[in-house]
Amino acid sequence: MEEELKAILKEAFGDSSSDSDGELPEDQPERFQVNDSSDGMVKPHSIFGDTHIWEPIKEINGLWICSDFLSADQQSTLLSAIEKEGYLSGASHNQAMRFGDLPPWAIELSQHIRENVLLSGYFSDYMDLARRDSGKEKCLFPPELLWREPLFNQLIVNIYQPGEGICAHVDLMRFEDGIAIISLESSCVMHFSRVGAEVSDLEPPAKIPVLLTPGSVILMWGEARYMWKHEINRKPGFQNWEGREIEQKRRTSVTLRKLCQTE
Ligand SMILES: O=C(O)CCC(=O)C(=O)O
Ligand SMILES: [Fe+2]
Repeated sequence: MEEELKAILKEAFGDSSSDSDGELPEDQPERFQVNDSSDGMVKPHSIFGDTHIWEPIKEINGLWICSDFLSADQQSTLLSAIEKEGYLSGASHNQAMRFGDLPPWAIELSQHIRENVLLSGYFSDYMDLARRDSGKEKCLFPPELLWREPLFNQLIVNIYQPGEGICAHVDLMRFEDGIAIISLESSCVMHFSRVGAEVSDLEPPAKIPVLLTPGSVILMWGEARYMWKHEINRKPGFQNWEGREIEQKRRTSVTLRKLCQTE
């Protein structure tokens, strides 16, 4: 596995990240050296000056958010591309699905996700975790998911009017691990609760709130994808962040997933 990763690194970034004796070099190029801060954030040091920051949701392994994933311009471009598709026109349409060949904007979005994960320098991070043989579940996105082809082949666009949300659920098993959700137009709080917590506890299950701002993306894999439910409750009183109730507006989200292969 380590060899395979190094080969990928070499191909993507040239020779500097590989060495001859099978060990990872201690002095990797600066742009790969990340995640040494105590807050656990992954800060890219790209030569292109990228500012994307991936933050882990500490309570939930496999759940990461990049709040500045899309600029304001990119968000409007994406929204108009979605609108142009036409499949969301008409008041009754609040959800559209695509399987297989994704529209160009969704392919671009997938590529943007892959690039951003790569730019985070997560490889050195992953190798570090792998070398210590502990805590791989703490990595941003495992290489076997990041390099699968295609990264995603199913998409859902959801449009929520104020008051509308989505009940607590684990995404269907017909989808592989590794799911991305992009938020557009307005913020909401998504709550995560452990699968089974509702029956095993006398107390109401603890819910971990995550603020999804417009232009953000979350990645869910492993425990976050299989052991936690996610929900958006937009009934009055549930959308609180930092002591304030969020003003509800229309929200659009794009969920990207990969269908399990059926043979
Ligand atoms: O709209 C969202 O942010 C969540 C959508 C979702 O959970 C789903 O489509 O399975
Ligand atoms: Fe979901």
